Amino acid sequence: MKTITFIGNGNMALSIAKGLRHNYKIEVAGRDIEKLNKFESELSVTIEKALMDDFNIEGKTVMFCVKPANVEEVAVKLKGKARVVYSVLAGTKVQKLKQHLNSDAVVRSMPNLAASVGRSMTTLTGDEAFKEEAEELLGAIGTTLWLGSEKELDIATALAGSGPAYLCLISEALADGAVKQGMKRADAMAAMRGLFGGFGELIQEIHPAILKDGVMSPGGTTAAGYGALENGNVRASCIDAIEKAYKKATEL
Ligand SMILES: NC(=O)C1=CN([C@@H]2O[C@H](COP(=O)(O)OP(=O)(O)OC[C@H]3O[C@@H](n4cnc5c(N)ncnc54)[C@H](OP(=O)(O)O)[C@@H]3O)[C@@H](O)[C@H]2O)C=CC1
Ligand SMILES: O=C(O)[C@@H]1CCC=N1
Repeated sequence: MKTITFIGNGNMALSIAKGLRHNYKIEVAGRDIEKLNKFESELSVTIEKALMDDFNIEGKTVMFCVKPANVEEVAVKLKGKARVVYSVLAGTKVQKLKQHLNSDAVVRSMPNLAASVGRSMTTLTGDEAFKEEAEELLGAIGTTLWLGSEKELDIATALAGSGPAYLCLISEALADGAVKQGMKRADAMAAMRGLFGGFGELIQEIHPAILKDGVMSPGGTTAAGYGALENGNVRASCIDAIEKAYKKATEL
């Protein structure tokens, strides 16, 4: 069994490790042994645990899972040259990763929150020689899409990486609206969850404009509600959200 070495033991590392645990040996380097023990018990398989100080990555396949602001601080603790580094860090460029981490190759990946249920939409870019391996590894937590440039990965970060938070805002607001009209909170939440469950399947097959036309009856409820969303500039706000999040990715 091949070993995958995680640097960082946070949420994203745990989600990816859960996808890989039955087909790979898992090694994790962190800065707190208690957190490493917790990681192991949540993973329910035996893992190699190590503290980061002086941790040797020589020849290893590394899954780099710390925050973008901690690259330098973590990198100076590591020694040796990795075979390949897979980074999940938002916005952090291949050039910066190569500058601080000693590795023969670097692949950037951008998973999303649904990694925790094995349904991540993960975009990838970087060293083409590792495309197949990257798709196999990150494929363990959902769907992958290889992109041709870091610019596109940063845009995809704004869309699919941050996207769950935007959909949370919309889902919570829609349920709040139903409560405002007199629906019980628990019923409003159940109806909202059912909506997203069915919609999640439909949108895989059908263009959103066609779906919308299929829902909207002349002079009906959907047209009334949809008009309110247009008056609230929801479409422009979504386009603006992607612009702002992409810009932030270029600044991290
Ligand atoms: N959350 C999400 O939806 C997504 C996140 N990402 C990316 O994943 C990466 C990790 O995010 P996530 O797992 O959510 O974050 P977490 O906060 O859960 O995990 C961050 C990890 O980094 C470690 N760490 C932080 N600072 C240091 C330091 N100075 N020295 C050593 N270790 C450090 C933390 O250690 P400790 O536990 O000891 O604090 C922890 O193990 C980020 O770069 C983010 O951009 C990408 C896509 C989606
Ligand atoms: O908000 C962030 O910066 C990270 C990247 C995508 C999702 N979370």
